[in-house]
Amino acid sequence: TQSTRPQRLLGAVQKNATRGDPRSVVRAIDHFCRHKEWAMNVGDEKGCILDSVVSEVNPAAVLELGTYCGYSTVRIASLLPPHAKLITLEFNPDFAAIARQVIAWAGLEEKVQLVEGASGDWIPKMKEQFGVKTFDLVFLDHWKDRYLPDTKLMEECGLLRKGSVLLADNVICPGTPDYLEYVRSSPRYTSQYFKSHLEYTKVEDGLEKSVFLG
Ligand SMILES: Cn1cnc(CNC(=O)c2cc(-c3ccc(F)cc3)cc(O)c2O)c1
Ligand SMILES: [Mg+2]
Repeated sequence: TQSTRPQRLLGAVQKNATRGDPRSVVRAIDHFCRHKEWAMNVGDEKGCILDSVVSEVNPAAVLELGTYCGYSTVRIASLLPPHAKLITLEFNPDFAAIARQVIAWAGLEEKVQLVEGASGDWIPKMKEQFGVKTFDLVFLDHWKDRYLPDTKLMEECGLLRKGSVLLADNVICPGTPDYLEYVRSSPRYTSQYFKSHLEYTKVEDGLEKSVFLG
């Protein structure tokens, strides 16, 4: 039977990356997506911006919305201080199954909790289920029409504190116009746009970094 793109991406990791070496996993995925098959990972160009924001925030608690194959999960988790935790939500069980294996290949299982299901269902349960107080960093990379409702939900559930950083992928392509309008016009956020390109292409895209002001 035919393999799926995520399965072929995992195969490229297992063939070309070194177990326990997150940077070699990132490199293997980027090579596969640039030279074999495009896939919707944040990619190497926007990934460097992601890395710099993670390093600057030095978060103890991270939430990622949209795991896909675990590329950004591995990028973020490889930069976390000891005892820091990353919770990543993925709706699609097939993507989640691949992501678990990519995260394991990188040797980052201890730092990552992958949760399968809808963000709208899980966000209200974060505190009771995972003992989370607030998130220091949230990486939004799931369905683009969920960025705004899920941000409002995180506010309502008290998951953001003064200084929490939201970093959103794809604010230009595919685009998240309602989310951008909200974080750029709301007095409760200070927002900054990092111009870049859609992963592995010359098409414009970018990341929006928004600091919650409480
Ligand atoms: C099915 N599904 C499960 N998770 C998701 C959420 N992610 C996206 O939709 C997504 C899409 C694109 C993209 C796709 C086609 C195109 F022509 C241009 C851009 C890029 C990204 O970086 C993304 O994160 C979708
Ligand atoms: Mg994306």
